Parts: sequence; structure tokens; C-alpha cells
Amino acid sequence: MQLKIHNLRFSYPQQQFTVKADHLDLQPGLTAMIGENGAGKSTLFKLLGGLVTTHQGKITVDQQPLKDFLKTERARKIGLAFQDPDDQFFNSSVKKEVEWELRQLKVPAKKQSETVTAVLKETNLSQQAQQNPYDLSLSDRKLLSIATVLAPNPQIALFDEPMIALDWPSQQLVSHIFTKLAKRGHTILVISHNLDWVAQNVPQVIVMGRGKVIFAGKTRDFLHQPTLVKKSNLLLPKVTRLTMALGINPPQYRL
Ligand SMILES: Nc1ncnc2c1ncn2[C@@H]1O[C@H](COP(=O)(O)OP(=O)(O)OP(=O)(O)O)[C@@H](O)[C@H]1O
Repeated sequence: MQLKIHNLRFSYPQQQFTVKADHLDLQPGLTAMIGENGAGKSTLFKLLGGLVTTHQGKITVDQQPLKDFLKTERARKIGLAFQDPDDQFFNSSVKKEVEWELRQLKVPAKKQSETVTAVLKETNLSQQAQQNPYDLSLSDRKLLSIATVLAPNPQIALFDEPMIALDWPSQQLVSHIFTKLAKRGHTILVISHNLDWVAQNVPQVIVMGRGKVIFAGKTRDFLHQPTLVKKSNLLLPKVTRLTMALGINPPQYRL
């Protein structure tokens, strides 16, 4: 599924800050949205997720305006995991939290149960199924927010800083899940601050700066322009910084 932006303009009431994007085309596959603090990433995330609709211009999903979608139709197509997982939990157990969206979407009971078991296994949360979400560690709460997005199997999934607070094995697990979904043709957008992770795992980037899209394209094409990376106030991957410090040829990124 394609998520497209046409002449988008959005400002918060009584704020100077404006998100401006004339044209953006989010294709199936894995894309990262990166940029300095306050660049507008979370704002664009909310716009693309259909949570904020008071904008000018158009956001379309396969040519249909996102604004026209009914809430259930949008939930079936677009999954969202927030930066702070505590913004999204309200059920009394991990299992019920993953089940909730499936019940809203009227998925048959047997399918619900099979899906919850599979998703908890995939996110390594089977042992915590009966626990209250708020009794989980922050790392497991982040994994739970990802599990709630995976359960309805949306064609488009947006994740705001999913890697924060995850230990290395969980980061590997989540990277594997994203790559697998992308290979199956899902459209996955991940906000990240970690250019090292992006360089190794994500083939496409959208770079935001002061509310504008300053680059959209292949990750390697961005990383091979150190001046542009610097202008975006982003820290180059460690290996590039090391080679620059040593005065040797920088690495050639494959993604
Ligand atoms: N609900 C809101 N009401 C008013 N202003 C907001 C709101 N949310 C964000 N802003 C402002 O919009 C601008 C962009 O914020 P946003 O959170 O989208 O940036 P970001 O790139 O996600 O930043 P970070 O990396 O720090 O999360 C900032 O100036 C911020 O203060």
C-alpha cells in the first residue's frame, strides 16, 4: 500500500512551527524517518497515522484520502506504536491488550486466540501474557506496543522510536520483524535517532529538518553525503566517523 503526501501544511494552534511537505511517497518496504529533536518527526507520524486531520493538502492511501476513512477502516490499514508505550495501554493484561484491536475489528474468536499466541511468541512476551502491562519493564512495554500493532496485520505500520530502551537482543528481534514485514510487502515507517541502526537495517530514509523534508531516498545516498548529514544535525554512523578521524576511505554503505 502507498501512503502519499500532496502539498501538506500543518501548524499547531498558536505555534510558529509548521510541517511542510510538498510531495512524499511512502512505498512498501522499510523506511526510517530521522532528524534532529523538534524537526517534526512525531508530528508527521501523527499526520500520516490519521490522528491529526486539521491540515492543508492531502494524505492518501492508495489514492484514497486518509481523512475520508472510517476509524475501523483506518485501524485495519494503518497500525501505530507511540514513542511512549504508556500512552496506548488500557487493558488489565498483556494478552487482553493484544486482543483488543482484534475484537474491535470483529476478528472471529478462534482467529483472535491464534493470532495473540503467535504475536506474543514473535515478540518474546508469551511468559508475560497474564501480567498487567504496567508491571512490565520499559523494554517489554515497548515490545508490547509493537505486538499490538502486529496483531491486526495492517498493510501500513508506523513506529515512533521503537528501539528506545530495548536491549541488544530485543533490538535484533524487532529489526528482524520489520525486515520480514517489509519483505512481505508491508509499508513500514520507523522514527529513529540511531543512524548506526538505520545504516545497517533500513534501505530508505526520510530526513526531517525544521518541519521540512530535506531528503527522501536511499539510505546509502544520504550517508554518502557527509555535508548533508552534518547539515541535518545528525551524527554520522560510528564507522564513518572513525574512518574520517583516521583519514582513511569511509565505508561504502550497501542499503
Ligand atoms: N501537541 C503539540 N502542541 C504544540 N506544539 C507541539 C505539539 N507537539 C509538538 N509540538 C512542537 O512541534 C515541533 C515539532 O515537534 P515534534 O515532536 O514533531 O518533533 P520531533 O522531530 O518528533 O522531535 P523529537 O525527536 O524531540 O521527538 C516542536 O517545536 C514541538 O515543540
